[in-house]
Amino acid sequence: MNTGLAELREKARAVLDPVHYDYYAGGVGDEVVLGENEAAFRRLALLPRVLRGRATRDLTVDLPGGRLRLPVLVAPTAFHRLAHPEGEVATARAAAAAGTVLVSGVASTVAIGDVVAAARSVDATASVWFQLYPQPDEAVTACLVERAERAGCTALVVTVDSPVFGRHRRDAEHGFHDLPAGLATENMRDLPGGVRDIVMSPEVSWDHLDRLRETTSLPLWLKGVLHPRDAVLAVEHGVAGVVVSNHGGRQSDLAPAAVEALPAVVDAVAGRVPVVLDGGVRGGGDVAVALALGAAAVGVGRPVLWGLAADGAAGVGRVLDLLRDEFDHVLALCGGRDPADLTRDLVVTRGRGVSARCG
Ligand SMILES: Cc1cc2nc3c(=O)[nH]c(=O)nc-3n(C[C@H](O)[C@H](O)[C@H](O)COP(=O)(O)O)c2cc1C
Ligand SMILES: CC(C)CC(=O)C(=O)O
Repeated sequence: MNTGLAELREKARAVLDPVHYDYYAGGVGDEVVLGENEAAFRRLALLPRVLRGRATRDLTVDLPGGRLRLPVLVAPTAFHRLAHPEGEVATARAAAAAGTVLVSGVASTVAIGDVVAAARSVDATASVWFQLYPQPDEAVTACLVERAERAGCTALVVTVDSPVFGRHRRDAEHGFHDLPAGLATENMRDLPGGVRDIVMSPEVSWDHLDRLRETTSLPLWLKGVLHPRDAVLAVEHGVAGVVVSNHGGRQSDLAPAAVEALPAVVDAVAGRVPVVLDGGVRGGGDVAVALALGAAAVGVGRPVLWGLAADGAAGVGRVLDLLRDEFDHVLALCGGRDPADLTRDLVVTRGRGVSARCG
């Protein structure tokens, strides 16, 4: 892990209520996938290419829903006001200042309109995407989508890896089920039928996705895809992009590490839509490996929460700066001029030697 990120994590651990630290840090079950997401990156290496570099590198990536000045976006995570009193407002400001996208969660502790306003107060062109879980009551989903559109969000991220809630042992041990007094999921107010809670339903289907897509003209990303066949179905159902993710090891503890699932999804999608990866990205080298395996960008979840807890917007800014700086350095070391120079032939598995057929 990048040492700066490790320091921020330790600062976050020191300042956070241990119950809230464990909510952020923990995973499902025995936390096998949680560990594997990071470990899988350490099993991969990048072959440098020589004599083809450039003094300054262009890190820009264009995605449906916004331009990123670095190929790292802020993955949706719930309850930022547990980390810092400003919550998602601080995260939004930092992401906008860094020139990247905040994917703001439906389970945010600041209403989406205020999140977008915070981002735009820093950069009038900032892009904020809205993440939601498709609700079995489609009137609720439609209302959330409409709120996101009205707020000025430029894409929707539909999370589909949660047919049921993940069982987080640390939360169970602490008895952590509810937000403390004074905090609420602000997007979940005044919804049809008086609904107040996010519902996970195993009956949500591709039909729900099709109907959701009909309610909006925003680009729609599908988050939580691991099976290549689902990636193909996603493209057939008209998504603008796919996020390869195991929810940071918080849903199935039998899932593969996110980076291990990435190449097959990239191959299945075959360039028809961009693929973003999240899970276990802890340094610029991980960003480079993911891009070399075909991701257009990566998402970071927990490191942003550590930065937020440690130092509010400045801490989130530090996380994004560290990742940008380290990614740029690794790109230079690989003889890369821009992210497109990171290709799959550069990636080797440690301990297995290098194929003479590389490239
Ligand atoms: C505390 C926490 C809350 C999360 N909440 C959500 C959420 O509300 N919606 C969602 O789609 N993903 C959620 N995720 C998953 C992240 O979007 C992302 O997939 C994951 O954090 C990436 O792994 P990383 O933390 O190793 O970077 C959450 C993750 C964490 C750690
Ligand atoms: C269920 C949500 C409220 C948050 C979430 O996705 C998570 O904690 O992983």
